Amino acid sequence: MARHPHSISRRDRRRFHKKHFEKLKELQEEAENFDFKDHPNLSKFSDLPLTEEMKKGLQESGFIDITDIQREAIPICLKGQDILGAAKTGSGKTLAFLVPILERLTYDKWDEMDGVGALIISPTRELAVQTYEVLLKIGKYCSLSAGLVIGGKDYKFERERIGRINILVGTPGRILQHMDESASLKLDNLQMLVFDEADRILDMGFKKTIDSILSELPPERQTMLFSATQTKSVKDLARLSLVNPKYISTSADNESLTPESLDQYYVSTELYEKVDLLWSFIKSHLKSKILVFFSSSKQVHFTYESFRKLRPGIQLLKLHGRQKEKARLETTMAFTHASHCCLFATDVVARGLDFPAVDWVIQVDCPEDAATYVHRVGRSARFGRSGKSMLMLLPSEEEPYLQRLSTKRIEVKKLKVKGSKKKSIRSQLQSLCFESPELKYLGQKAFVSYCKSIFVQKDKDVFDLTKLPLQKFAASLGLPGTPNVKFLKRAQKGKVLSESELLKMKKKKNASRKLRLLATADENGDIKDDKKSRTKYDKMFERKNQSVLSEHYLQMTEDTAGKKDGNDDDEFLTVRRKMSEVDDEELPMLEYNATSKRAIKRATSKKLSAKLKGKGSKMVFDDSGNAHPVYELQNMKDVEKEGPVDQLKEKFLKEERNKLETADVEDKNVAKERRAEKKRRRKEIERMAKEAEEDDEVHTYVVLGNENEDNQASSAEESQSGVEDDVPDLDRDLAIGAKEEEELEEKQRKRSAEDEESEEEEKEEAEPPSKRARIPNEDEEEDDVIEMEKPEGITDLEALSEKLINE
Ligand SMILES: Nc1ncnc2c1ncn2[C@@H]1O[C@H](COP(=O)(O)OP(=O)(O)OP(=O)(O)O)[C@@H](O)[C@H]1O
Repeated sequence: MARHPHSISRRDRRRFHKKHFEKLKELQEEAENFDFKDHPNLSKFSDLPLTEEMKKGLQESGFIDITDIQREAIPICLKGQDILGAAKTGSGKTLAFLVPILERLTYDKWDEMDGVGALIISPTRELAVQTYEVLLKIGKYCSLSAGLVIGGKDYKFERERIGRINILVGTPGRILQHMDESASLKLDNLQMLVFDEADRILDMGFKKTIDSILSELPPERQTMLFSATQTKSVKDLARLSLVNPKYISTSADNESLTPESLDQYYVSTELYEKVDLLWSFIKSHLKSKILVFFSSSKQVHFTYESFRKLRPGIQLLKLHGRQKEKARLETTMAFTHASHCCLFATDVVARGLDFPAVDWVIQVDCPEDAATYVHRVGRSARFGRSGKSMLMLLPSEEEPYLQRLSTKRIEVKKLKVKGSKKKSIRSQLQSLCFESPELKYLGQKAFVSYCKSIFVQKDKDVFDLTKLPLQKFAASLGLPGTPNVKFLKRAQKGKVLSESELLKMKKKKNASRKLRLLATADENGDIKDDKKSRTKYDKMFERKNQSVLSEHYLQMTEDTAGKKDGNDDDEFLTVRRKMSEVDDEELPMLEYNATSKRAIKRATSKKLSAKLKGKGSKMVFDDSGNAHPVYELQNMKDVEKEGPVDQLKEKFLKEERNKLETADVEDKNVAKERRAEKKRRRKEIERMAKEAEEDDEVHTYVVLGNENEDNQASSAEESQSGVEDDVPDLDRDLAIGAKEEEELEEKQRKRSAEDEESEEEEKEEAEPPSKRARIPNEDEEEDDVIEMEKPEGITDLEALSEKLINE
């Protein structure tokens, strides 16, 4: 029987496998004995003992030449040693750990039955996505699967697939959640653990989560730490139980941590001139790609909204941790692909993100330490490209902060801003805040947030709230007065926050609103304190600064007070019936034959018409709401006709008893239903809260390259038999099997339908059904800046969950 040209015999397959494994073994041995010092001319990836699949993946991704950190780190990582890798921003650390991960798992013939072989932990969702994308690109031809866990949008889908992942990339919170809840996640075989931006992950904010993750990982594993500002803290290293870690640093001890191709400047400016300075800078750099850092999301929000209204002539974007997942990823994409654009951001993009060709990094607020400075400016001048940075320093910050930088060998040149280039936008901001209470409110929030960011700093030589000209600063934002800063008195007394207070604040800031609410809920999901009954509307009415109300609120009050009455101010808080809501046809017809003014007056006068109508009869209402005449006494003779009185009495009592019994059963059913409903709501709230927890994460799952060795065997056979080398590509390999593909598609269809639905819901929540206030980008915000638009209280959450349940 003629054999199909593509089919191969079992013997051939075995022979191929044997050959393939022997080759892998040889490569592994070669890698274990490889020392880059013995290869002074090593300049390309192809000079390393890497598998063909790896070399092909790297080449197709455009990675030909090897960078210093890659040359030094890859051979050591391939040997399975623990490593602390430090190299400047943009020098290629990502490949330094991804290449050895793929190679080592390939040597070990890792497959889906082995569980997770490598875990990569990133501090932010954006960085995790970026790392995952590079992994997919270079691992295109490797027989491994990879997964990304950065959010809870499709947690169920994620949980179903996670058992088959070999390389897992994610953020700490989500990884821990899967460790706790996904039974199929196998980590007991873990070979490699990577902390990207290690110093950030190991700092206070992630401490508990990381400790919990570590406690469940096998101790005999390879641990790799990478960052431009590497941790050398003995405490940190002990926590990770590193074994004789190799410290690899590509810069000399006396060398700066910032790239040589970066021109670094600073300007000395008063706090109240910063907004004008930023505006003037943007206006004179309309053909640049600019990344602007602020210390809080509220400042980002205010600056974005106000500058947008002033139309600077360049695309503006904003990115901060309080935006929703989707908005964050969209902004990241938009900024990545833009050539002229200005992104206002917080430190959520300070680390690791590889935006191509950023011309300028502007730091409006002084970063908390030199490490943060290094990472922020490192978003420009990446991989040898040129770039510039500008730091705004207050006169009080100038000397001490420059000193902090110089201890890290960071030199920044002073820039003088030309007077002719300076433009003040104060009066525009003032009129914008006057016209838009919403913007004024954002401005107040931004003001307080900035003050708070200074107050919480430990380094009081640099950051001193009491030295700041707050009144002038408020005026520079267009605010009519200086907002009240609660902690100012504390600062004036020279009090600083203790470590535990700082930790508490960080935790509170990181925890989602839903989780915070849930923390006060009882076992029924009810909030214990009196906030329980306060909805977003209640909160709006309770605001102390009632003069700063949102458009939405104003519209609401307009609606209730009757819109154009001519004396809006007087009517501002008067709740009146909204006449437009009453249908004219529902109004009772006034019956009168009005020909004269007197007749009309008589007909419309309440008193007179009551007189004319005559008296009505008095009625009483029973428990069921039925009206009866006041007295219903029957004539005794009529009663006797119906039968003996005793029997009638008995009959009446029986009927009433029956009624009571029926009512009792109904009541019990209602109570039962309510309990069940409450339970359902609680479960729904818990689920939603969990999804929102720490890193609101999405998941992606994909198989890298060849699904199994049989594929390799057949592709080898095909190439031997002269058939075009049909190397499996990523798309094809996603097709794990026809059935699975169908399942996957079905899931994806469902997911996108759900996403659309939830988007609709968010819209509905954000906008009241009657009149929709136009509040800028409210659908992105979880922030209480626009609190009236979000599900904030348990009441709102319950309403939302009820909606979800009903649908
Ligand atoms: N060998 C290489 N050849 C060509 N380009 C490379 C190479 N290695 C890295 N790159 C590119 O250099 C850029 C920076 O790489 P990467 O993001 O890994 O830097 P990093 O050191 O991790 O920076 P950071 O400290 O900011 O996280 C990326 O655009 C990447 O594609």
